[in-house]
Amino acid sequence: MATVLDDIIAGVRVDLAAREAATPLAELKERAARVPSALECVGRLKLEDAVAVIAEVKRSSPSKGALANIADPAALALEYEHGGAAAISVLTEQRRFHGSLADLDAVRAKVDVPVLRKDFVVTPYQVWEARAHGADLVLLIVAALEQTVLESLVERVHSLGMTALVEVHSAEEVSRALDAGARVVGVNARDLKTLEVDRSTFARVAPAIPDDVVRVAESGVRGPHDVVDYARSGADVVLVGEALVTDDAPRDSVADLVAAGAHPSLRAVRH
Ligand SMILES: O=P(O)(O)OC[C@@H](O)[C@@H](O)c1c[nH]c2ccccc12
Repeated sequence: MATVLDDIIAGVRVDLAAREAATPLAELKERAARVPSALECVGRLKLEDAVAVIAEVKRSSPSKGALANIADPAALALEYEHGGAAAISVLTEQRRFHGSLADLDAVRAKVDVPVLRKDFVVTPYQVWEARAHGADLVLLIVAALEQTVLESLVERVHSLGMTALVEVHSAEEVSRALDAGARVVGVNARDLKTLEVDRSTFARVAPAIPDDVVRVAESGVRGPHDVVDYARSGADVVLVGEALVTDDAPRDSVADLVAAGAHPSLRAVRH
């Protein structure tokens, strides 16, 4: 039976074909050569004594439907940055998340921290798009990719100076991510095949991720206590969407998450 992930990717491929017809790869490559180089991300995400927060711009999701209008994604991203976000995630998928590459452009133009292209990347064309639109990080979802394809996409992301955030849901997928050369691994608490959130996924899967790899806990963060829980289970980074886009004071809320992740009581766990 087709999963939610299969359905999303089928739509992504249709939209991708239209963009490929409109913008030849050669043109993307020219644009990629003109934009500033990608920022180094690993050092900014693996902090000595704190959890880094990646704050996400997301209008809608397949699990929750409409979350927030976000008329000005760049303004929201700037609030996140001022609140202390280490990086900004921008959903660019159109059908289910109501994002776009224009959102990525707008955010890139406004913030100084690294920007993640969050989409369902299945071809090198999308990696070139990410770079041409100024992304520093690119999400790659293990469950959506055959191993040889995953390997070549990680290689392409890194060869363009960007960093792959390789998303997993299990210890087996961690091995695949590491085999493919991932330096940053995200454990998504939301299973993209069923859309169910299980916050214990991170604690279960994180021990399979070596110390020199950045460990990202994705999804399900409601507030500071979830950051503390993820940190106690070994998270270097938390990626937060819904709680921030539905908040009327996103800057303060990011600051609260950052403060929770920098609490001295977590130091013993991290060393
Ligand atoms: O809104 P949340 O529960 O804070 O989750 C954010 C992020 O982890 C989630 O948007 C996400 C994680 N992996 C993805 C892959 C595709 C689309 C979306 C996602």
